[in-house]
Amino acid sequence: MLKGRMIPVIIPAYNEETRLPKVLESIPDFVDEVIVVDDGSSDGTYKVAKAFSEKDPRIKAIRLKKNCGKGCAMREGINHSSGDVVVFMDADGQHKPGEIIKLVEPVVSGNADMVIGARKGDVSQRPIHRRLSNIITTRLIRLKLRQYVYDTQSGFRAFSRQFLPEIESDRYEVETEMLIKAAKMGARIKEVPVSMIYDPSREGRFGIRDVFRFIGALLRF
Ligand SMILES: Nc1nc2c(ncn2[C@@H]2O[C@H](COP(=O)(O)OP(=O)(O)O[C@H]3O[C@H](CO)[C@@H](O)[C@H](O)[C@@H]3O)[C@@H](O)[C@H]2O)c(=O)[nH]1
Repeated sequence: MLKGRMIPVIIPAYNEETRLPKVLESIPDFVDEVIVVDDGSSDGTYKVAKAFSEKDPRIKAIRLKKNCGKGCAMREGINHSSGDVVVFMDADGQHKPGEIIKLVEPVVSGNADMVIGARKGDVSQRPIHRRLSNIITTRLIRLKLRQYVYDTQSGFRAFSRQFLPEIESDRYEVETEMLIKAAKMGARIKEVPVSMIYDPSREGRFGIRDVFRFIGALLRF
């Protein structure tokens, strides 16, 4: 089924030297290209990605001198990628590389243009501002799209290249932007359940300012 389809996976990474190896070790064989965009990390993320690229020719390590944000790094990854089914995955191990196939399959078989890996893990230990902002933005996005999307913020996604929107956002609002733009482009959006490995010892960098960025993205796009 995947024969003749070029499948790149783009991984934006910021300070993930300890978590990235597990992700890169388990990339499935059918993936043609893995682009790790190290975004001005202050730890050894680039070194790790580079070491993997020397062992596995599919892996490319890109280094941005200054931290420019998740959206900005994803844009850079897209510019370096080739292939018709483009996958995005977080670098922190919250997604299972073994589940990439679940995202790719509906696109390859012509049943969807964008596939979201909908996470159903236990997030009760997440800070309240994260949970609240997620509930509010998700509801607003559903209203805007007039479509039910369960996990609007998942960073684990696949796009058919024709429906890959141009990214303008630099930070976490990128997921909202891409979802809204893809819907406007007429993409058939599908969700598939994926597992989520949530590590409460590690809360991301998402802050209150990001909540306002989400709202901005909702109004803008
Ligand atoms: N390149 C780059 N990557 C970044 C940056 N900030 C975060 N990332 C990467 O983006 C992923 C998620 O970032 P976290 O900071 O760990 O956030 P989270 O709360 O665990 O992520 C969830 O919420 C985000 C915001 O909605 C989502 O983007 C993400 O996919 C996930 O759903 C990680 O792989 C992290 O390395 C950055 O400035 N630059």
